[in-house]
Amino acid sequence: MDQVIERVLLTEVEIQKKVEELGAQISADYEGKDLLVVGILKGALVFMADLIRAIQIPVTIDFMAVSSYGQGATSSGAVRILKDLDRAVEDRHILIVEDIVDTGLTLNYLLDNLRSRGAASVKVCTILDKPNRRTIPIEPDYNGFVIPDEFVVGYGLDYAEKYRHFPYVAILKREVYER
Ligand SMILES: O=P(O)(O)OC[C@H]1O[C@H](OP(=O)(O)OP(=O)(O)O)[C@H](O)[C@@H]1O
Ligand code: HPA
Ligand SMILES: [Mg+2]
Repeated sequence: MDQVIERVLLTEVEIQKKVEELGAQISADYEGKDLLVVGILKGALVFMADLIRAIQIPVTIDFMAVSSYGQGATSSGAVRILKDLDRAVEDRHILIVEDIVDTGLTLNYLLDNLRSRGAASVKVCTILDKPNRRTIPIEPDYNGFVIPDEFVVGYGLDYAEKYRHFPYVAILKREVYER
C-alpha cells in the first residue's frame, strides 16, 4: 500500500463494475442520438477512457481543460478554460464526463458555457459525487459513487498533480496535504 494512503475507498473491481453499468445506461438513453462525449481534463482522463469503451453506441469525443483547484486541496472559486473544444457543438447531444463533482463550481460553469453554444442537450456523468461539499445546487445526471467529505486521489484524481495513476480511489492521509 502506498505510504500516502489512509485507506482505499473504492477498489479497481468496484469501479469497473460501476463503469459497465453507467455505459449500459448511457447506451440505452442515447440510442439513435448523435452523442458527443466531452472529457474534462485532466481528472476525467482515466474514467473517460473506461467509460467510452463501455458505451455500445457510436460516439465522438472531445476534451476541455478547466482549472479551479490549482496546486492545492481547496478550490480557488474562479474557473478558467485552459483548453477549449476543437469543434462547434450546435445541435449535438453533449455528455460531460467528470471525475468528481465537489463544490459544483466547475460543473456550473461548464453547463452554462456549453448550453450557451446551442447544444441540443447537455448532461453530466461523473464517477464520484461529494454532495456534502456542494455550494451550488447542481446534480449529475449519471453518478458512479456518492463519497464522504474526504480528499481523495487516484483513478484520475490528483493532489498537486500526483497520484492520478492509482487504479483505485483512496483517501489521502491528512498529513500529506496539511503539512
Ligand atoms: O466541484 P468542484 O469543487 O468544482 O471540483 C471538481 C473539479 O475539480 C477537479 O478539477 P481540477 O480543477 O483540480 O483540475 P484537474 O482535473 O486537472 O485535476 C475535478 O476534476 C473537477 O473538475
Ligand atoms: O477530493 C478531491 N480530490 C482531488 N481533486 C478534487 N477536486 C475536487 N475534489 C477533489
Ligand atoms: Mg485537480
